[in-house]
Parts: sequence; C-alpha cells; structure tokens
Amino acid sequence: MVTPSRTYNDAIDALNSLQTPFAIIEARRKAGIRPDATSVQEMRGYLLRIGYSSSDLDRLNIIHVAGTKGKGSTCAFVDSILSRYSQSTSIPRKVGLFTSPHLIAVRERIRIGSRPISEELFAKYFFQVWDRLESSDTGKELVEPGTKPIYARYLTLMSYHVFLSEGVDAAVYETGIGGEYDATNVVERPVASGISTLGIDHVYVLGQTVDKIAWHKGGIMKKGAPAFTIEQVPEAAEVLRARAEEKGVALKVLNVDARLEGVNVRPNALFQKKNATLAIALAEVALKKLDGGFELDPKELLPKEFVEGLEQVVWRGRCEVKEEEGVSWHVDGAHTVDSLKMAARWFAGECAEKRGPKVLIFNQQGRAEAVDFLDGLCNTVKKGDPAGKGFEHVIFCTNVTYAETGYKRDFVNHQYNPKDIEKMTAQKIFAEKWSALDPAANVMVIHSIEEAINKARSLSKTVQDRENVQALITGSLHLVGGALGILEKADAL
Ligand SMILES: Nc1ncnc2c1ncn2[C@@H]1O[C@H](COP(=O)(O)OP(=O)(O)OP(=O)(O)O)[C@@H](O)[C@H]1O
Ligand SMILES: [Mg+2]
Ligand SMILES: [Mg+2]
Repeated sequence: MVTPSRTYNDAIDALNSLQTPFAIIEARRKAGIRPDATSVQEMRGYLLRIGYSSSDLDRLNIIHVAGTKGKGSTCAFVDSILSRYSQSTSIPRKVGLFTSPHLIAVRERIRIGSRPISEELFAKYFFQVWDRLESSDTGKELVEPGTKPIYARYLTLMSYHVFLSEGVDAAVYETGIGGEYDATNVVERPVASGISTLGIDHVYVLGQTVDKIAWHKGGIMKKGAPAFTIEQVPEAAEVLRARAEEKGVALKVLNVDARLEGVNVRPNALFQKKNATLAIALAEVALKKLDGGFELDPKELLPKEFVEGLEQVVWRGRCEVKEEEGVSWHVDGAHTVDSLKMAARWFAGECAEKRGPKVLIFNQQGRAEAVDFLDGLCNTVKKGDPAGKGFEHVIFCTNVTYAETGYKRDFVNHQYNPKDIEKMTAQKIFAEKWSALDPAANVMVIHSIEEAINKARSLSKTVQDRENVQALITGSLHLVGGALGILEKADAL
C-alpha cells in the first residue's frame, strides 16, 4: 500500500537521489572509467535480489531495440501495432513499453497498454523494489548488499518487476546507452532485436567513431533471436555484420518496406519510414511467436492492426506542432547533429506553408560538443526558405522549468555542473557561436524555459496581420518536455 510518506513525489525524490552527482561523473571521466561487462553482472545481481532470475524475463517476450536515433520511435510503433493486435485478438494479453528518457514525467518510461502507469502504481512498485533491495542479500556474489542501482538502471530493474507483476506478455525495450553494457541487456532470450539508425552520440561512453558505437549497439543481438536493422553508413553496417556473425545471429538488413506506400506515417520522412520498417519486422516476429498462425504476406497490404498502429501512434515531443494565438510552436526533442538537421528540415518544410518570423528556442545541457549542432540547424533552416531567411530571433535558455520555482521534480538533474547553469555558461557559448553564424539574428540568453516561451509570445505582438511567430523548440528532450508542460499549463500526460 502507498502510505502518505510513500507517494509518487516521494518515489521521484528517492529516485533523484540515485543520480550520479556531477563531481563523480567528472572524476570518472578524468580517470577514463567506462561501463564494462560488470554493469550487466550487477543488473543480474539486482534482479536476483528483487526475486527474479533472468529466465523469469522470458515470460515478457522482450523485443529489444538499440540505435543512436529512432529507438524510441521504433519501440512506440511496435507497441502501437501489438496493442492494436491485442485489441482484436487478445494476443498478447498485455503489452509493456519501456523507453527513455522521459518527456514530461518519469512514469512515462514504463507503460502498459501504451499508457504510462499511474502515479499510485509507480509509487507502489518503486518502493517494493526499494525495500527488497534493502532487506535481501541474494545475489551478493554479483553485487554488494545494501546498494542500489543508479537512476536509469533502477528504472530498468523496476520495469521488470512492474511488467512481471502486472502479467505483461509482450514487452518492448529501448536501450538506455549503447547496448552491450546497457542495463536492458540483462535479457538473455529476447524474441527479436532491432537496431535503428546509427550515428554519433554519447561519445564519452561509447567511443568517438561510428564503428565503435556500432560495436556497442550490436551487443543486444542474441543467438536464437532474429535481428533486424535498416540501411546504415558503411562503417556501421560492417561492424554490425561482424558482430552478428560472431554471435551466430542472422541479421537482416531491411530496405524501406514497400507496404508502407499509402500508410500515413508521420512525419512523412524517410527516417520515420525506416523506423516503421524496423517496427513491422519486429512486431511480425513477436506475433509469430505469440500467435502461432500469424504470418505477414510480403506481397499483400499490411493488416489493419499494423496500419492503424503505425498511423495512430502517439510519440510526443517529436515533430509536434501546437497552434496558439500569435505563435505556432514546433517542438522536437532532437539532440544529435543528424537528428537536428532532420528536425530543421521538418521545421523549414512546415514554415514553407506559413507566414511569420522564425524564432528558435534551443538548449543542450552538459555536452560541450553541442555547440557544433548549431551550424547544421542554422544552415538547414536558411536553405529550406525560398528567400534564404533564417531565424530572426534566437533564444538560448537552460532546462530550468520555471522562472520562480525552478525545476519540476521530474526534471531535477544532479548530473550537470550547477555553476554552469547558474552562470548560463553553455548558453553564452551558443549565443556567441550563433552571432558568428548569422550576424543578422537577434540572439538572446534567457534563464528558464518559462521565460523563453514568454519572450517568444511577446514577439508575436510585433508581427503583421495574418502572421504568426513560427517557433522551433529543440536541442534537448528536457527542454521540450518542460516546454510542453508549460504550453499545456498542466501535466501534459
Ligand atoms: N531513424 C532516424 N534517423 C535520424 N533521426 C531520427 C530517426 N528517428 C528519429 N529521429 C529524430 O530523432 C528524434 C528523437 O527520436 P527518438 O525518440 O525515436 O530517438 P531515440 O533513439 O529514442 O533518442 P534518445 O537518444 O532521445 O533516446 C526525433 O524527433 C527525430 O527528429
Ligand atoms: Mg540517446
Ligand atoms: Mg529514446
């Protein structure tokens, strides 16, 4: 039972205490400590400690997805297809979805039937795991008694407990970082593995080059489970091929699925069709296992559960448009060089049909290389405009949600240097860079998301009749989640 001192908010506070503080992250970086095989051993230990063996995970029929970009979208597609199939056939009985990071509230990361679990359920299972970790020493040969896994790993561990307790029989898992040493890689017998588009991200943990990154992501492939990927850059494709061979896995490289012709996947962009292609293959394998007679005919149209699942999926904060008086908000959580170009192209396409000055609200906290995201964003938007016009106003803000009260609890983050946020160090570097890229732009540095939004709104007073400010909010999911919460005035879940 959830007692008054064990509410959802208490759970989030306790969870936040499991974040690795900035000083420790820094020290590890300096010492060159990176995750290794012990991290999966440790997860195995924690799993035993809360009462499960890795074979218990077989009941979840896990579909496991890694990749640099498109993991979450692919997982959401698979979940949506399986959920619709379940509505028509009762197979699977219950579909679980585990994703990261969260957009608006932590509980979004653990979904059943596509919906985030309730605050009550979250608090209940959160503290059950907490208590088991404190009271048991099972698995002590793998992990020290009395300890707890860090933030993302705790949520992964908890998700297994939630799904097994709730009778989930098909669960879609997005990896956190990488694959080989990721907490989700504790699964030994997934039903299928999928690897979405590979590129550069998390270079400190995974390595500087795409082949090193591909090595990690390829680590989720398991003998006995069909594996799929889509077209990749050659270095990545080669590493994946070699990893599959080493593991004795048949890795299938998929071209964009011809059956998507006429299916209204949003946004209507190649990257999303690749994600959808991967999702179709993963869902097909899962259904073949769960529903003996199931088979997709490669030459026939997709069944209605697949079409509806792909068309009606809700994956918020990605290529989302919200209209209000004076401002058209374009919201996308892209935060790598490639995905930001994609987001910029999408925004430019949207603006081609609308009128009004373009305004950018951008942040990316804690990653020095983020300054290199700006060129692509600036140029892609200019190139996309027939008159060659870029952003007129550019606002860099921190991820602090509110001007007065600071962070919403679900966004508290101890992993960044608090001094940098106070001084807006990163934002000032971005501003300087942008002024050099586009001297005509009006560049501003503003503390909170709320104030940045208010600034964009105030700019709408200066536009002409029948024009709207065309605002793009991008660079960070934390920024985008905070912004959606403010734009919708309530918990947008
Ligand atoms: N296949 C893809 N290739 C390139 N960019 C993509 C792809 N899929 C999605 N994106 C872009 O990346 C953004 C994030 O997508 P998504 O949430 O699916 O990725 P993710 O892999 O889960 O990322 P994260 O690192 O945030 O967990 C999207 O809004 C879109 O702009
Ligand atoms: Mg990522
Ligand atoms: Mg994700």
